[in-house]
Amino acid sequence: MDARLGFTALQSAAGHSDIPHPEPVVRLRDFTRRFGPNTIIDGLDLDIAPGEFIALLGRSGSGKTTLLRTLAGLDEVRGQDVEVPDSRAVVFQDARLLPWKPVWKNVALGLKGDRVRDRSEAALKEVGLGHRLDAWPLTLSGGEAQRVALARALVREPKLLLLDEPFAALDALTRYRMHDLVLSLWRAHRPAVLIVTHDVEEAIALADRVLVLDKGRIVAQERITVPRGERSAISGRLREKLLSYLGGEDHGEGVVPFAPIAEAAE
Ligand SMILES: Nc1ncnc2c1ncn2[C@@H]1O[C@H](COP(=O)(O)OP(=O)(O)OP(=O)(O)O)[C@@H](O)[C@H]1O
Repeated sequence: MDARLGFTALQSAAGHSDIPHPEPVVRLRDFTRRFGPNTIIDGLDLDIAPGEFIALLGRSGSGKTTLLRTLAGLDEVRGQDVEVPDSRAVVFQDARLLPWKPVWKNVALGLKGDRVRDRSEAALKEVGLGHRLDAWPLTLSGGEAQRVALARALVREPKLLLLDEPFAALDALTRYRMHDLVLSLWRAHRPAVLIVTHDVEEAIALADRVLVLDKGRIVAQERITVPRGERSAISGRLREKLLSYLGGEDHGEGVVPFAPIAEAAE
């Protein structure tokens, strides 16, 4: 543990079972996913607390998308100990908008009731697109399209928001703006969030807890308690540490299979 830097390895926090924990919104126990002879997710345990913001880092092929698809209910989990909320939404790297429907109808897709247009409009205003309600998706920039995808996810008030490399295709400036937007939406709605990313800086900027996945196992976790506005001060050291885990070293005994859930940091 390095208190000065404000982050702790979870193994140091794991013993304090007298602290009451809220019911997790996600709970996986010994979750394994195989494709043919290949074990892609290998006996994974994971709890996600309500409102917690988790970043999932891992090299290509480590199983990140497979795990996200499981949490999204898009993959086979029969016979496995997997609990996820019904109320969940996913944003992918490409916004996946229907080009023949105007923006507000993309957000409203699948909503029921008489206030559908109002709800869609409110969500689009929240992501800064109140002026593009009737625009066609193909006229949007990449950043705008991802804003629509976020509005479409949030209008459903999900308990679990899954983000699969949502900003990877955006330029750096737009990406930073999207980080601010995601954090403000998260503060306003408080879903639990799991973001899959290759970008260590993104993980540090956004998350309460960073998980590193390697060959289908969580090989490291860091809880970040430093307020988000002050994270540039810690990002150098923490980046090096997370990169060392991504480098595929054998971490032996320090590895913690799952973390006790805890209150999310502001
Ligand atoms: N439907 C499938 N059938 C067979 N193999 C699969 C299937 N889906 C994923 N895999 C394999 O599982 C492994 C992990 O894939 P996954 O997409 O979860 O990795 P990832 O960490 O998200 O990678 P990336 O960062 O490149 O997206 C890969 O070797 C992939 O080929």
